[in-house]
Amino acid sequence: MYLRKIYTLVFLRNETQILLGLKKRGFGLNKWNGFGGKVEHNESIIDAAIRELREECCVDVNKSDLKNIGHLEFTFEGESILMDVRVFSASVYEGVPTETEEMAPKWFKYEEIPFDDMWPDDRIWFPYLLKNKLFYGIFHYKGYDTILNYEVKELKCMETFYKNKK
Ligand SMILES: COc1nc(N)nc2c1ncn2[C@H]1C[C@H](O)[C@@H](COP(=O)(O)OP(=O)(O)OP(=O)(O)O)O1
Repeated sequence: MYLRKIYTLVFLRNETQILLGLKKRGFGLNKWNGFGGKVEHNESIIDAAIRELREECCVDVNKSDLKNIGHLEFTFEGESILMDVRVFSASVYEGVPTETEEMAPKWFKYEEIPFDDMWPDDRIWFPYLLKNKLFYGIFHYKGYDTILNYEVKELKCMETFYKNKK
């Protein structure tokens, strides 16, 4: 039985590029990723997504401009935590992405995404994001470099997915 912890992960995008941040400390150090973190007590998931984006790259986004595009679950051999990651995308935002103590942001063309310097799972589920398809993925890791098993599938509707999820 796992202890489920909810995280957010936000990607800013435009027609040709996606904003990634190089993690400067903590979990995922030196990897490029979206912006996000733990949902705090008494905080909604969407509020956490907005807060983490602001804290990590100084950009503000409205609730209505954040779209929930995916759901990821990560477990790690020998660990009791299940990371439940809610993935969001936005193309409307305010502010200029700026480096903070936690992240160094950079725009990447879609064909130049640095998968070699990202979490190994990203290569597997990013194709859904890039094709604007909703997705669900579950990954079981050994350490932080090896995926022991996984499943990824396209979803038709996030609301229906969460309604039917146990
Ligand atoms: C294991 O595979 C993962 N792949 C991807 N793409 N993203 C992941 C993976 N595991 C976690 N993440 C995401 C989920 C969150 O957005 C961050 C981790 O959040 P963090 O630990 O940095 O949370 P904070 O609340 O910011 O933590 P501190 O304030 O304690 O630094 O990575």
